[in-house]
Amino acid sequence: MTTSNNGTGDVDPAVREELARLRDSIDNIDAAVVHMLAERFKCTQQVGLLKARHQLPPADPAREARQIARLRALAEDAKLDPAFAEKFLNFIVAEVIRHHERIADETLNGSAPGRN
Ligand SMILES: C=C(O[C@@H]1C=C(C(=O)O)C=C[C@H]1O)C(=O)O
Repeated sequence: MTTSNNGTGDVDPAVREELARLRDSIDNIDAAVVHMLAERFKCTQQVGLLKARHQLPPADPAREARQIARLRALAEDAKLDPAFAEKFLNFIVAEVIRHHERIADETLNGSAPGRN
């Protein structure tokens, strides 16, 4: 294996540059992910209010099943691990449902400061 790390802590400047270039792209992508998630949560907060006002349940497992099937297919096309895509969606949806439960509770009982 070739390496530009000679064990003295010196790294080839060309390697440093390549690493910095790739990390710049990673930072841009991370920023985009944060902005997209913020927009998604703005939408789901609206859904939570709508559900609370009309006494609809916080979670919709049938909708989630359709989203998972769709995202798994998109992930496969994009050469992303579909199991990872599913885990990622489930992680986000769990947080959304927690928000919806809180909105429903606040709508029924009034807001209670200090609670999560
Ligand atoms: C946002 C909704 O509420 C929940 C959250 C979902 C999501 O974050 O995509 C999907 C289904 C529901 O369990 C919805 O019903 O559309």
